[in-house]
Amino acid sequence: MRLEDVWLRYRRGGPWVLRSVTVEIAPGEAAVVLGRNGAGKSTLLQLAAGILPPARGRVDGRPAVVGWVPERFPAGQPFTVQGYLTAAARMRGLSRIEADKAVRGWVERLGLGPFQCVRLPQLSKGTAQKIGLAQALLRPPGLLVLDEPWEGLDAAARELVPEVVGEVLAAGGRVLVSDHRGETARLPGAREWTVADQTVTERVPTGERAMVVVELAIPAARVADAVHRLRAEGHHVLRVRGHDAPPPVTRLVSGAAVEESS
Ligand SMILES: Nc1ncnc2c1ncn2[C@@H]1O[C@H](COP(=O)(O)OP(=O)(O)OP(=O)(O)O)[C@@H](O)[C@H]1O
Repeated sequence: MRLEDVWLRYRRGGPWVLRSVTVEIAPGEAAVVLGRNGAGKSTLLQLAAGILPPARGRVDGRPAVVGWVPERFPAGQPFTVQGYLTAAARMRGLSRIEADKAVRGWVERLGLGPFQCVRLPQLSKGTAQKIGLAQALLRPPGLLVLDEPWEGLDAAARELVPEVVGEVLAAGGRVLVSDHRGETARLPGAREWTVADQTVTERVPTGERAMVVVELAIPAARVADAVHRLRAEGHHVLRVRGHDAPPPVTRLVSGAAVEESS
């Protein structure tokens, strides 16, 4: 996917927020968008996600399924958690059965079970943020765009963000994530785009930052501890599978081995 000489301003005759931005992201790649407050990170993400159209330039190769996680989930809607997520899944083209399955899966994974019948305006900020994350993942996205996803999430849910990003990448998706709190260590191997002076510059990854996948066999009883320690050291645990599961397909993306879900 490529943003080609993209310009954006919020009103005709107003100041340019982004000028002549050209960036590209390939399947299986993540980019962290850095920059000071007000630099234009959210604007860039919304352009990439297709929420804002460019005033000039174009966006090529945007995947059909885009998951957009806004900085603040708009919780002022009169639906229950279950009703909202099911409607969101149906709007994304899932059948009734697929929608129920996807909603059940994300409700369970994000610990939203107790809130299924609660209406969105009654949710705490952190729980509302989880709904924002869940709705973006109901259909596996070819592009997942997360605007400051760590804001407002509790510790357990914050752990989930890099896990989910790893899964989207392993399935060949692209991920863009903005960050002004220095959480980038949680996404090793991600490209770095810095927004400043109305444009975007990329720090080219060095060989040291290139990613490889290492397969480990760990006694089942010690898996939770090992995963916890690996994550604490900044490693990216893509997934855990049982010894009788078929081995994953591995392919090369930009020189790094990436597992594909079979
Ligand atoms: N809807 C809007 N209408 C007019 N101006 C806007 C709008 N949204 C953002 N801006 C302006 O565009 C510029 C970039 O804003 P943006 O939200 O993209 O920055 P950001 O880097 O994401 O900031 P933050 O880290 O505070 O979220 C700012 O000057 C902001 O005031």
